[in-house]
Formats: sequence, structure tokens, C-alpha cells
Amino acid sequence: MKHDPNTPQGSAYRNGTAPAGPAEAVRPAREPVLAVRGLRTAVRTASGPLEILRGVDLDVERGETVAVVGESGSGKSFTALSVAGLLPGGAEVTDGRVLLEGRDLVTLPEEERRRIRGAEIGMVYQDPMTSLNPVMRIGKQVTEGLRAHGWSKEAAHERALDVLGEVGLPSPRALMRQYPHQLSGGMRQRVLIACALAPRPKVLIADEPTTALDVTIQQQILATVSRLRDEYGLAVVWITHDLGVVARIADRVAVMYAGRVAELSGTRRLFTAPQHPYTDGLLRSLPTPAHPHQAPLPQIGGSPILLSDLPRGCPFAARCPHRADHCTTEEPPLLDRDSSRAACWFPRNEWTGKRLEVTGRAQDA
Ligand SMILES: Nc1ncnc2c1ncn2[C@@H]1O[C@H](COP(=O)(O)OP(=O)(O)OP(=O)(O)O)[C@@H](O)[C@H]1O
Repeated sequence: MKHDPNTPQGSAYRNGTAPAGPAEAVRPAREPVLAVRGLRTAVRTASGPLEILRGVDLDVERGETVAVVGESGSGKSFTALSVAGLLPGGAEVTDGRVLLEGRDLVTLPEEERRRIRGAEIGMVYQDPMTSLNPVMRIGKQVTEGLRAHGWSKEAAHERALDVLGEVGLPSPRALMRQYPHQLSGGMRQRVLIACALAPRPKVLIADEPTTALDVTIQQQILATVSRLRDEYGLAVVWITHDLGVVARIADRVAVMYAGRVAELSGTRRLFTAPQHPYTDGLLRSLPTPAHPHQAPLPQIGGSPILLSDLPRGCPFAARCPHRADHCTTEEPPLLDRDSSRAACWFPRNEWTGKRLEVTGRAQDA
């Protein structure tokens, strides 16, 4: 959609209001490894197709981690599954592009798409027990995917030994002969990461992979993935509810709301100067070191949105403390906003400006 200079967003640009946070590039300077453009995915329901993703935009560069956050049902997993080509039955990509080093996976012939996705996009899920086959030895589970992609038995075996070591598992040779139930939860999760990384993919997509693990194990796994990202130049998409995890591993963050990216920003900037009121609400609902037991923590008002009953205009408007009439008539696109992108007609500088008028002092800037 073309940007209208008469919208409130346009006036912010004209006023030349400066960003409050550190300058971070909103987009990778180089060509992204993975570029998702206007991705739309719908599911079949009894009352017709229902759009779950309504135009997702996302880039990930080589050696970069982009965290995807947002409330339950915002479309984080559907984004991952659409990119990886692993959507459940009844769901399909209806529009947009998934560009892997410039090749559009949405329009490639099915066979080619499957080959590229299996070898070049690795995926790790939350629950290692349901993702691993309980009656198959670890070695077979790691080599299976490689064999399916044409690796010889010997080469797959060697690679499995290497990758189990790379993800920090001790005694890979002995481990290859073990079954999942013989391993701890953290080890099983590392095995899954090894399976995903075995074919040396360019992109790793991790959907809440450490949520079920205790904090120490979680931190070890985050450190391992960050090390592998740096060593191999992996492009990592990390889906999580946990803003602590985001702060620890992400270079940039995509905040999703109602099937779209509401804000895309460098991690430091997101935490210091969130542009979208939804992001601001998420951050305000976190305890801070200064007030760890602050009670009650501010909550985002209203109820999460129902995709089957989307209102006109911005989907966050009904819950937004800064909404104006314009917000309930037209949905804002994801617009470049200083060094972030935000789908908001009244991003940060607008509402901090408004508060200045009312209170006479800057509360947030
Ligand atoms: N078959 C279906 N019919 C109707 N709605 C569906 C169907 N499958 C998924 N959805 C809806 O799609 C939305 C997006 O789901 P998704 O799993 O991507 O969310 P999420 O952001 O990953 O949430 P969570 O953090 O809880 O995993 C949810 O609101 C879900 O209810």
C-alpha cells in the first residue's frame, strides 16, 4: 500500500522527531538468506477459508538471529511451518513469497521445494520426546535425514558423529547407539538440533525449543546455537514467548500480532524504544530488576484478537491506549520508522509527543 503523507505517521516524519533508542539497522545491509514477503496462509474451516497469516514480512541474514515473539495465536508457528513447508493438512500458503537466497520456495515445483527445504532449512520444535522416534537409535535418527538427501551411509555416519559433537553432546560414538529415553531432556533437545543441522542448512528455525527445559540447560543450548550461528554463518529464526531469551540471543526481533509483524526492530532498540504500542505493553508487563516483585504488573487491556472476527482498521486498536479514529478505519502497513519498522499510525514518537502535551514532561522518551 502506498504511504499517505497526510496520515498521522506521515506527520511524524515531517516533524522530524528523533528516535529515542540506539541506531540499529532495521534491515540487514547485505542480501538476506531468508526473505519472507507478504506471506499469507489460510486454513480450511467449516465456514470457509480463514487467514492465519495476513501478510508476514521478515528477513534473516547470514550469521543473524531473528527472534519472533507475540501472544499465543499470533501466527508464530504458522510462519515457521509455512517457511519450512510443513503446514498441517487443510492449511496452505495463498500468497506472498518465501525467498531462500533469492529462490522463491512458494512457486518452485514441489519436488525441488522439498529437496531445498529438507537440506537448507532445519527445523527444531519444542518437544523432543514427540519429535524423536522412541524406538530408533540416536545414530539412525541423525543419519536418516542425510540418507534421504543422498548422503552415502559412511558419509552420513561421519557427519552424524561430527554434528553430535558440534552441538555439545559428549561421547558421540556411544550416543549413536542409545535410544531417546536414555537421554536427559536437554540432551534430547541437542539431538534434535543436531538432526536439523546435520545437512548443513543455511537457515535454522527453532519453535520454542527450550521452553520445557530448566534455565541452566536452556542457557547452555542458547549458547551452543549462538556459537554455531557464528561459526557457520547460520541464519536463525527463534520463536519464543520468553523476552529473556530474546534479550540473550536475538540480533533483531519480529513482534507478531494477529497474523502479521507489528514491529521489526534491533533487539536493543526494541527494549529501549519500542515503536508499536503492543510491544510497549509486552515490555511493561515484565518485572524489572528494580521492581522484581512489582504487583500487579501492568497488563495489556482487552482480549486477544479472534482471527475469525477481525475488526476494521488496526487489529490492536481496541486494546490500544493511543488509538485515534484513523486506527479503526485503516490497517497500518509495516512502515519504515527511523531504524525500526512498525505497523502503527501513531508509533512511539507520536504517543510520547502526545504525553508531553498532557503532562509537560517526557515519561518515556
Ligand atoms: N485448523 C484451524 N482452524 C482454525 N484456526 C486455526 C487452525 N489452525 C490454527 N488456527 C489458529 O491459527 C492461529 C495461529 O496459530 P499459531 O500456532 O501460529 O500461533 P502461535 O503464535 O504460534 O501461538 P502459540 O504461541 O500458542 O504456539 C491460532 O489462533 C490458531 O487458533
